[in-house]
Amino acid sequence: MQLKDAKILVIDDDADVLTAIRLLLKPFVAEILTEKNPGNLVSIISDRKFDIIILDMNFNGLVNTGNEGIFWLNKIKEISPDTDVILITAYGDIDLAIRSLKEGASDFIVKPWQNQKVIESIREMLQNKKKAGSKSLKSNSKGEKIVGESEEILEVFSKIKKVAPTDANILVLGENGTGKDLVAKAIHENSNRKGKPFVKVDVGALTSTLFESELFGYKKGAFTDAREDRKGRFEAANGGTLFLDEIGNISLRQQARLLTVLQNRHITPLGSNEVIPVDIRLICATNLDISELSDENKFRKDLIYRINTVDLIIPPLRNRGTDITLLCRYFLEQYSEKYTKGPFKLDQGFLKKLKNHSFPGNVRELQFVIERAVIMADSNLLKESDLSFSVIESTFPHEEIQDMRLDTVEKNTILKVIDKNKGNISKSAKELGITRAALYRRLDKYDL
Ligand SMILES: Nc1ncnc2c1ncn2[C@@H]1O[C@H](COP(=O)(O)OP(=O)(O)OP(=O)(O)O)[C@@H](O)[C@H]1O
Repeated sequence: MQLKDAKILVIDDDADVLTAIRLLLKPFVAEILTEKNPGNLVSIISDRKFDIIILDMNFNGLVNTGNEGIFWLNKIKEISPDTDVILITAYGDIDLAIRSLKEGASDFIVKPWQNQKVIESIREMLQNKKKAGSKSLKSNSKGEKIVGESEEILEVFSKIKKVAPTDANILVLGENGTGKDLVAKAIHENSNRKGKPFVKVDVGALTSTLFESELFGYKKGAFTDAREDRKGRFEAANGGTLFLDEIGNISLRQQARLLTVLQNRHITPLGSNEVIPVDIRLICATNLDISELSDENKFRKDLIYRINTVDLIIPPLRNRGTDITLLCRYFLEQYSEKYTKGPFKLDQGFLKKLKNHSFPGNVRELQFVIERAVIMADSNLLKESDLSFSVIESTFPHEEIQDMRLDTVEKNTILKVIDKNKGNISKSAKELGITRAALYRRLDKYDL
């Protein structure tokens, strides 16, 4: 972003400071608003979005601990986390400066300031904003985001932004752990249905009886265990988005039931005659590739057409270049905070080993590997020996992977991991970087 497009809000109880900053910045920026009373801050930023807020740290001049500034800084970050905040204080207190930066401020100005320096630091902040923005896409209001900077993932971001506002049905394709779930949430978050329900169902894990009752609901007495009426997931998602995960694993009978509902746009709960209209946006996901889905013995063509108005293919992590290191740093930050360790530095051996790994479990595997490294680290410098891919690493040497039959490698790996974990499915699934349901499906697939 450029300085001339920036919208800036300045909050200070000193009228002279407000005038000085307005005069300084007005010729360079798109808009500058000044406000004397911090009590009005919440209503101003709830209505309008600012790129930068310049905020006084000591409002009444009596208390100079900076607490008030930090209080308002936290309010800004709650309402508008993307807005950069620059704090100003008359007291060049370095502890306070560091504290405000830790609390989320982007920079700190000490009065009296040098005009040119202030303009330069705002200009630089706006340029970095663009870079940071393009490295992630918000996935939901809880702060989850899709992190990535590779061309492959930027293409996914741009497709999400394009298709999200339409009501088109979307099929998300990608290997296990590539981020299909995050992508589905991001589509909802960027759609007109944001704020309405987002309901996820792992349809691949439902038995044939559960499939109907879970999706369409039931009336009391419809079957032995139906002790009261229960809404199905279609109804729960009404007005919002229904995300059907592992769609490639449902039976032909389940496909027929689903197709009927999608065609008619209404459901009938089990044991009821009532027809309930449903208004949902459908997102489906699978780890099968499109050629496997095109096998008519396994998947109905008419259902494919219906769920796949647009398809979104998420590339495996091993094909996403520098995303591996970017995601590594992202997870390092998260887990350093969670386990109150670090901040960590990475040595060359660590990075080299990371880049040479093929990540069969994709981003989920990377996430577990980094969590494990943080938990086990003895110092703040992470070395090659801190990176352990356990059994997967020895079974998937990077250079050899193309020469091996994937099915055989996968089957053997599963066997080894289950053996190592003495038959514990949860532990094995975690180590393999897949969900328990996904592991069960593979056991079924390989007849294990
Ligand atoms: N680009 C990304 N940025 C940040 N986190 C990511 C990214 N991609 C995946 N993750 C994280 O990796 C984990 C696996 O992602 P997700 O569940 O979305 O994958 P999936 O493709 O749906 O997996 P599965 O096929 O097993 O259902 C999650 O914890 C998710 O938050």
